[in-house]
Amino acid sequence: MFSNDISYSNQNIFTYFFFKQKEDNIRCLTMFGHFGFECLPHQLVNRSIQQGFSFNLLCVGETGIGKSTLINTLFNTNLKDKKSSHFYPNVELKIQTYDLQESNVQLKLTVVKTVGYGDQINKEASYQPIVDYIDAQFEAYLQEELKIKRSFVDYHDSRIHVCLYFISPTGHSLKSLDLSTMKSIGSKVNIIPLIAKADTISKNDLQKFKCKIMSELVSNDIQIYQFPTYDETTAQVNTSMKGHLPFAVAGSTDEVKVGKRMVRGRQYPWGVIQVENENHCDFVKLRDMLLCTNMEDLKEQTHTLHYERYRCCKLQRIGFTDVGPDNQPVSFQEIYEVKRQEFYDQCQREEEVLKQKFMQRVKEKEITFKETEKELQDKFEQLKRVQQEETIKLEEEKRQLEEEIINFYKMKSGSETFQTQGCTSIKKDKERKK
Ligand SMILES: Nc1nc2c(ncn2[C@@H]2O[C@H](COP(=O)(O)OP(=O)(O)OP(=O)(O)O)[C@@H](O)[C@H]2O)c(=O)[nH]1
Repeated sequence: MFSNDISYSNQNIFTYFFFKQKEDNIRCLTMFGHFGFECLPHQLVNRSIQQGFSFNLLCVGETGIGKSTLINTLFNTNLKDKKSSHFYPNVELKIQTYDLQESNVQLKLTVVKTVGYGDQINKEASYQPIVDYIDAQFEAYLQEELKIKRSFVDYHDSRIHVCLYFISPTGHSLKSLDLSTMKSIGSKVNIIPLIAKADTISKNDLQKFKCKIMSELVSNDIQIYQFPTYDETTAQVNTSMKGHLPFAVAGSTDEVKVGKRMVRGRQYPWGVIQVENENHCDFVKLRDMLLCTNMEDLKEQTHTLHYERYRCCKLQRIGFTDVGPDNQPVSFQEIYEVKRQEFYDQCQREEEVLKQKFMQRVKEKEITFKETEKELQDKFEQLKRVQQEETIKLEEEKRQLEEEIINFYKMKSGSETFQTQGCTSIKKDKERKK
């Protein structure tokens, strides 16, 4: 194996072989750079730069609290975004993905922002859309993992790597909405709490407010992101940063003149708040922690801690387990067979229940039909009786009418005979008188 510490005389020998190999058209090693497996980190760096990076950021905070301004300040850009209204009936999420580039590093940044957060009268379920969104991204990743043909190369992993939680600079305490939301999402995402618009609160009040927030987080058992201390290169800075939480940030993309320099800041009648001045706010601390020091850890924690928890719960809920009741390992095949049998049994049971229900309904219908049939039959019989009675009555009336007609004709012929006899006698009387 070659070493980089090569003495000058050795170098001459190598230079000779270098030109000799070139003459013989043999591939030759250069004297500069690295040899052997010490090159591994460079391979990783090169590959990462080629592939680019992705980072998914969730901003939770009230409308107009400064979410977009802070993101623009963090990434030194102007991500176009419309202002939200205060009249949304429910909390919603706005998702936007941007392709950013800094020197030769490409970053696919996804920003998920709450819309209408804190604007409703009833804020009880305000956290639910946020929880649902985080879970949906875990579920999408799990589904991709469970596929037979997985394509993680072009899969856009949308799991949230960090949640910047914007606390209103009230100087008082956390609101119940802050507590309920952070409690619900603390076990699903890396939360970094921020005091927004920190330029609107005095230095003394800010310090007291920070202490109050931290004690409230602890007493309410709320998990926030712990800066890692296992890596000795970052342990010291991460440990010292813990003491500054929650970061009090101010955002601005405006350039303001301070002395002879142009700085990013907010101009007030009494002076300038310099966003990147550590004496003015914690913006630089946040940027260092988020982008320079812990971005990879945030992604790792998302995968190994939060996603793993989701995956574990989900698979257990479906019925998968690593060990059986006897504490012996169970194979995937066994679980599958058991589940298949359970499913088959359940189908049989449900089929049986359905059959019973069907039979019951058929019986009920039969009874109803029979009852209806009997009712119809009775009705028919009754109508038949009525009709017979009517017929008899009509027959009787007909008979009576015929009798009356006969009598009438009899009477008519009698009266005609009488009339003829009367006329004859009158004629005879007249003739006799003559
Ligand atoms: N004083 C002060 N004002 C700020 C700060 N950051 C943003 N603002 C102002 O607050 C207003 C709202 O800022 P945005 O960044 O649009 O807030 P947002 O939370 O993204 O707003 P929506 O997306 O509409 O919910 C703007 O007028 C900003 O100039 C800050 O750090 N300090």
